[in-house]
Amino acid sequence: MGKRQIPVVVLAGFLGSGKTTLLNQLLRQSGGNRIGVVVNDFGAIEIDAMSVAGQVGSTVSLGNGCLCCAVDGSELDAYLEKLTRPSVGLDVIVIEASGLAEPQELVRMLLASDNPNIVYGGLVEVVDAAEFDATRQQHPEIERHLALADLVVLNKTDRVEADALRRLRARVDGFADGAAVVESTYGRIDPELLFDGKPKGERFGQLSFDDLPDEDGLPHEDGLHGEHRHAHLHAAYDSVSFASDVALHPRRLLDFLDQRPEGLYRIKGFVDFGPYDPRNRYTLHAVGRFLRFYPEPWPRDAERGTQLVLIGSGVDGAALHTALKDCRDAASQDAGLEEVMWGVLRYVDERDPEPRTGSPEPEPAD
Ligand SMILES: Nc1nc2c(ncn2[C@@H]2O[C@H](COP(=O)(O)OP(=O)(O)OP(=O)(O)O)[C@@H](O)[C@H]2O)c(=O)[nH]1
Repeated sequence: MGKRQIPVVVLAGFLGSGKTTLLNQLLRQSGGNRIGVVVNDFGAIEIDAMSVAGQVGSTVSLGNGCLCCAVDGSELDAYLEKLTRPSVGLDVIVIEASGLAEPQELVRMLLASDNPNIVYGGLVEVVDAAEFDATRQQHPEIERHLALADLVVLNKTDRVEADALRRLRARVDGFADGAAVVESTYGRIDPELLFDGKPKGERFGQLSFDDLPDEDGLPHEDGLHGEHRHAHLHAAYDSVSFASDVALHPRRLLDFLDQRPEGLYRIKGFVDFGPYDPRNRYTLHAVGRFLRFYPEPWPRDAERGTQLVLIGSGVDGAALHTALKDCRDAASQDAGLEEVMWGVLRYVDERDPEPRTGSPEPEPAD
């Protein structure tokens, strides 16, 4: 089996926007996910909620015995190294970026990190809806932060009248430049926006095309942890599951990804490119505008196939599903053409040590 990479999410937002509230909310709603949290000021984080959510306090000791520790950039790699040890078993790591000059510095450090166990999980910017104009006056850089964000949480919507909220939302959408925007009160967003959830096998079962609805039918929505969801979260986003036993054509998939709609915040899963690279499966992580493929040799007993989950707000699930179906390539007319994979390989991390197309077969293991 290849290694499992843990998404590292950067949580940013100006003073008092609701970052701590959101973190506490996530910890309470973790649904069995083990969350590592790195914050600057741990006084406000509910340690009880954290140990219930992750039970990590006893597993890794960082100075004060829990995961919330002050960090600066130079400490980050050391913390990540400890947090990503397999024995800790985290599903996601959230780093609160306040106190650091600019969230993009942290994002850059994460993207540059040579820790093979992490994958950048996106920049989440929390915005205080009631204070937006005041914040903008004091901190014009909020516009830049919004433009960089992969997910914007427009928080404290309870403090703004409906009409004003609509207008504000339109402006924030504009600044966010295509990133998904979700509205919240007290940081209540769906944890699924940040977490990868259960191991893939458990989540998907053995879905095949036969299990999926017809062209005209509705896609599977909310199929992952439906019972755990709260009614108020449903409106905020849609999720679409896609599975195929037929390999996908690399170029068609790339075209689909290049044109993915605004608001499609997250894509995760793995892709079978069939004859274009029979050895490897390609784990796919898209967060906002961030996109990476991580090739790894197919596990020996794994069934070949593609399994993807797409999450977004205000997206047309049925259209996405149809577009993915159109990426299937039963005839494989371009099979053997090496350049067909080039587009995909542009999104493979150079530091990734795993074998790719053309690399030698991994040693057979007994
Ligand atoms: N009315 C209202 N208050 C909220 C909401 N979310 C958070 N708050 C309150 O806003 C205050 C600030 O929230 P925090 O979560 O501490 O904000 P923060 O971004 O962590 O703040 P700093 O750590 O100071 O940057 C707290 O009193 C929260 O209870 C909301 O949706 N509505």
